[in-house]
Amino acid sequence: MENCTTLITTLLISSASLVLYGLMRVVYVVWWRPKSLEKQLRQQGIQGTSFNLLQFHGGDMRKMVKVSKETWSKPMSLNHHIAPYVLPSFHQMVQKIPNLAGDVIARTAFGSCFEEGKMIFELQKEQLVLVLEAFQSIYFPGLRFIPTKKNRRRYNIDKVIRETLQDMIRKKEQAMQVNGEFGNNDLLDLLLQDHSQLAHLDNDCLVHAYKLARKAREEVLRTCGNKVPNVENLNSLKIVSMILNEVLRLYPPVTVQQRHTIKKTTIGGMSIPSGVDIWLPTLFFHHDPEYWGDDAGEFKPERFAQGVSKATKDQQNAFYPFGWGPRFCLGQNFAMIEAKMALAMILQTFSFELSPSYTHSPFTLITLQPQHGAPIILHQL
Ligand code: HEM
Repeated sequence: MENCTTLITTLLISSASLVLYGLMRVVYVVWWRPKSLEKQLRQQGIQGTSFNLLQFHGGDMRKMVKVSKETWSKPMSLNHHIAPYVLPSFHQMVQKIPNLAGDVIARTAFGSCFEEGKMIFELQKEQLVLVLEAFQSIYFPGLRFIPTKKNRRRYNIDKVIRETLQDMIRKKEQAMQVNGEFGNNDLLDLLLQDHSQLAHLDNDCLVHAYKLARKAREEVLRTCGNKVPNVENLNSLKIVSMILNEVLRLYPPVTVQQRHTIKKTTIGGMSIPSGVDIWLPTLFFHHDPEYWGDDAGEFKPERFAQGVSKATKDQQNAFYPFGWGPRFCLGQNFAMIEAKMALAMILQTFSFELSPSYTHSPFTLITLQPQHGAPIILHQL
């Protein structure tokens, strides 16, 4: 009997300790930690909306999403001053061509498994919308484990993508064991990147390059005639590269790049505590007259005539569409070759103009893209 009482008491004490620990963890994560970060940042003059427990993980983000939606509901006038339109909160404080980009990546990355690759891209697109919806709704810890219809769909998409990729890798490994070599020379072992970035590039490229199309076409025809361009040809297409760089400056697919401090870090004399998200608004740097001059908002590929390093005033590093430092984009060369190849081959065959039905409404769905597409009228040469 005594043993039984001791056992029950031990169990009760253990359970109570567990519950207490759990409660303390929740209080630490949802209140103490954000409040302490806020205090440390405020002490160094960084202002902002106060942390509010009821809007945990959603406060400023929700406001930003609301302001963005309101702004994007109307098109802007046809000019390149897109920063306040695309990132309005910062300022206050698919059609055929996208498929082309997806197809090119699917074929290059997956080679023999092209159909599976395409299916993965389609699922990624659907997942993107579902993830954004989740991002915009009120967040409660653990909510994502409740089997609602959307949570189940998100989970299933993730599972299908993982299984398909694992299956493709398994098949490839088996083929390698049998043949002793890579059969298709594809990029299956490269990390997959959302192809919408390239879709964006193709679209905007076409929209904004048409003024220089004649010069660029002369260059393409001079360099490769009517043949399919090879890597050497692509490397010597100077005007085409200048156009693509200017498009990437005015319309960087990744408008904001992020870093997260995992330990106390000093930047520019400011001490940033561990656990802080830092947003680098690429779009703003790319449009800032302080670096680019008074014509920062104009489409002027000539500014890249002497290369990227000489394009800015005082040769400052204000151009980083593919990121910077050890985590810069692994797909940079691939993306540029694909874009050059697509543009060069279009220039060889067509002249083009922007359709009168185009409305200028660049917006971000993870990457920057034309909200209502970019219809182009092609004329066979
Ligand atoms: C126009 C097209 C593209 C743009 C503008 C772009 C831009 C970026 C940016 C800004 C980053 C973050 C860099 C940083 O945090 O410093 C990044 C990372 C990355 N990109 Fe791209 N990207 C493009 C296409 C691609 C393609 C086609 C691939 C793959 C084939 C790719 C693979 C990657 C990978 C693997 C990373 C992560 C690198 C790391 O964290 O170490 N990207 N990209």
